[in-house]
Amino acid sequence: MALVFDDIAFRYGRQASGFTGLALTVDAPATVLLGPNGAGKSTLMAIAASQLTPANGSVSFNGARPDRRRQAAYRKRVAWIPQHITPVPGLTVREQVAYAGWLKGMSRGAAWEASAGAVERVGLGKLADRKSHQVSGGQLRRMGIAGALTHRSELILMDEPTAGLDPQQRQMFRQLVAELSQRVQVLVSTHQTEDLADLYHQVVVLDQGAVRFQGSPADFHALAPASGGSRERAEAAYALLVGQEI
Ligand SMILES: Nc1ncnc2c1ncn2[C@@H]1O[C@H](COP(=O)(O)OP(=O)(O)OP(=O)(O)O)[C@@H](O)[C@H]1O
Repeated sequence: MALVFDDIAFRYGRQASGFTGLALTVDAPATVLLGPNGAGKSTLMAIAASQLTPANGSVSFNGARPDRRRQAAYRKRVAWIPQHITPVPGLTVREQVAYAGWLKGMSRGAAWEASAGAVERVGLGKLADRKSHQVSGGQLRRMGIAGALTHRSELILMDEPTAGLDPQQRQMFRQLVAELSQRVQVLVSTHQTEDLADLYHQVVVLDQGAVRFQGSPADFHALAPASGGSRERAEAAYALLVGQEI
């Protein structure tokens, strides 16, 4: 399974920088996208999700492109979990998860049925009947993932899923990503370099709209001097590539 960015050009309005001729293939079960603030991570995720359209070039998932007539089909396969998930007023967690499935074309019954297992898989079983506006930011993001599982996405894009989470919730996310990547492809953007090797098969470093590195966690760590633990080496490698600490 491969997400392919081919010769992408994109900029916001009259912004001076942006993507020019960006080429990237993401084909590992779990890939982490690293980069400093403003590197373009969210923009790249939004292009992959077909929320933004590049001025030039194309994105495809397993050969399928989100052209106008095929956009709905593409979005069924590729789910996007943005940084901020908006609770739908009045809906419970499970109802909002089922609603996500219905929005992607499932029947109400099928979406409701599938939502039960999806809510359990992300660890929200006990909160299934709580109103979605009454759960935390981390729980909302897990609810978003449950929606993607309900309509059986093949690729889940998670934009900074651990931002603002406490260490316990971050750990829960790591477990979730590890489980998910056994069944679906996962692309995660994050500032956290901790234990990349345990979780991800591929590391991509983006800076100023350009790919600075793509390779295995071992190759990434090998960029740094061979001292310290994997976290220190990841931070050193990152600093070498983009000239700053995360
Ligand atoms: N809607 C927008 N309109 C204009 N410029 C934007 C918009 N969104 C982002 N940008 C600019 O585009 C560049 C890339 O932003 P993007 O949000 O993709 O970066 P990022 O790597 O996700 O950053 P962060 O880690 O801070 O979320 C930045 O210079 C940003 O200021």
